Amino acid sequence: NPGRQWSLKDFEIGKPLGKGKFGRVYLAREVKSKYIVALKIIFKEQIEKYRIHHQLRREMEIQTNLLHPNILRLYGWFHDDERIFMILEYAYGGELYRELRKKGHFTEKQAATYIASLTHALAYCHEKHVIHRDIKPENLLLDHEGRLKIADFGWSVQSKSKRNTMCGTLDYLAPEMVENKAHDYAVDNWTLGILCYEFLYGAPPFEAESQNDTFKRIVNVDLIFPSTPSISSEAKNLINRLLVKDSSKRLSLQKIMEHPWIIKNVDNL
Ligand SMILES: COc1ccc(/C=N/Nc2[nH]nc(C)c2C(=O)Nc2cccc(NC(C)=O)c2)cc1
Repeated sequence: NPGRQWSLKDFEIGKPLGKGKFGRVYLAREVKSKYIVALKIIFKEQIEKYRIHHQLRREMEIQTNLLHPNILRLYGWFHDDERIFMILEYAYGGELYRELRKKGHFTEKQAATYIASLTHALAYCHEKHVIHRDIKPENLLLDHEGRLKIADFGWSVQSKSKRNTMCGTLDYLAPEMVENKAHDYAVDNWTLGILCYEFLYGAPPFEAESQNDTFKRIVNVDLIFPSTPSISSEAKNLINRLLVKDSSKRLSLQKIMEHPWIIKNVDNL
């Protein structure tokens, strides 16, 4: 129950699951209920050093209040003198990224299923006035049934967002973000187009040798569809209608759910 005060003695710590930028994640079990969770441990000195205090606070406030089957739960959190502990849902399958690297690319059915899950989750976020802004394969986890979970709301903002210095890859950022212009919810629609392409081809569409070349390809929407793997025209149509420079002209989340490629490839819609 979210209200109660937790502490380290409530948990048995298991194997390390992996490390993120600012902390490590461990498998853990809540002693009384035997409930399995993922415990993300972040050192306070790292928070000071990277000055991510407000971003972390925002991530926790946002993620605590989001209840959706495709969004990783943040059950609660606690801290001691030197660490902050986030009690997170455990997703057995780990990063979707690893699955994509292992398979090279997904089938159209699998890709459409992930895109539909992401679209549902983003529609939920947007109605809660949350723009994620950093949806990329590393931030997507899979549960034991292979269901997609958006994790890591580190970069998300309550709308009326202000600029953050972006670190890491530009590949998933919309033109208005890389051009440091005002941006809105539609950045997440752009990113859905990037991910759809990457799920089907195995690499994001504007990948280039240098960040500067990626930047140029993004702002020019320099979109090329390789001849292999051969992808349906419906899939290309959806990608073409999301990777649109004018953010007001990108396909809406509602229209994505009604797109022929989604209707054709996703069961139990
Ligand atoms: C290395 O092989 C792995 C296979 C599966 C996992 C499962 N992770 N599941 C999670 N549930 N809730 C959270 C939070 C996590 C999590 O952060 N996982 C995580 C963190 C950092 C790196 C990785 N790496 C991979 C490959 O999944 C996973 C983690 C590692």
